[in-house]
Amino acid sequence: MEVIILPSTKEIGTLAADAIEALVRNKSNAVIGLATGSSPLPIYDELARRHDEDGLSFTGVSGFALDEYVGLPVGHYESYREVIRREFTNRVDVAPENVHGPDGASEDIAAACQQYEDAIVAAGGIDLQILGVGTNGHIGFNEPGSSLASRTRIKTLAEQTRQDNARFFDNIDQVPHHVVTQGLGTIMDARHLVLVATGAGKADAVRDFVEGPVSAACPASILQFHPRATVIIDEAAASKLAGAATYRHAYENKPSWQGL
Ligand SMILES: N[C@@H]1[C@@H](O)[C@H](O)[C@@H](COP(=O)(O)O)O[C@@H]1O
Repeated sequence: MEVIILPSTKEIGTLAADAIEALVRNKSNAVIGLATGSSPLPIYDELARRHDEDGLSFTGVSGFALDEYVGLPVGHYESYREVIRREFTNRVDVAPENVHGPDGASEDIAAACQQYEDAIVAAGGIDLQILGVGTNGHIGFNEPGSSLASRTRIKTLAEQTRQDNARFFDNIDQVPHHVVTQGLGTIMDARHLVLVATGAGKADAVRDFVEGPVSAACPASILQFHPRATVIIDEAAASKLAGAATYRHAYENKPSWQGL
């Protein structure tokens, strides 16, 4: 795992966008794993800017969302399918049919989850997965207690997560209790994981998953087992890391990040 500490969300977005641009320019049919939440928004803003101003094209690219609420009507403003469209894919030239998300409205959720796994494999697997982290250490919607080998499936949200996400709804009663999410095993199959986190509210989660034990109690800690995981955070999110100085030193002494 490589930990990179940067001064601002803008610089974090720029660096993550660099990784995605390098991938897309090298592999025109690249497969990108897309995350929701507020943390990845600067990445999407920067990619949209590069699309508009630098001609960065996504025409052959596919996107797979990490997760989705169960129970929201199709087209609901806060459904992750809509969020991904609004925040990223509608702003660039990704073909709409190449944008996929787990189906939270299916009559047969288990079958839909299996189809989603199959679709990722059929696309050649995810080249680069964007991730945020929940205040309780979740990635996607893999809440504490999730199997470290889990695949796409239905999960019940932790109360903490419903409270954290209530800001996107009129009130907490509107936040669904259930979700479908890529599993930790699914996420670990991606060839490069890029996790972004900012703010003091993430400092405990960042300390736990970067320096704590690998444990289902902190799902993001599974990144410690990934051969290519890049964690890009600001000073506030890094504030509880015992090794912050070492990580900063390691990055500043490299000519460019290498995704170690
Ligand atoms: N399912 C998403 C996660 O993928 C995301 O990482 C998390 C953190 O969101 P934020 O970046 O807004 O703090 O929120 C949601 O629960």
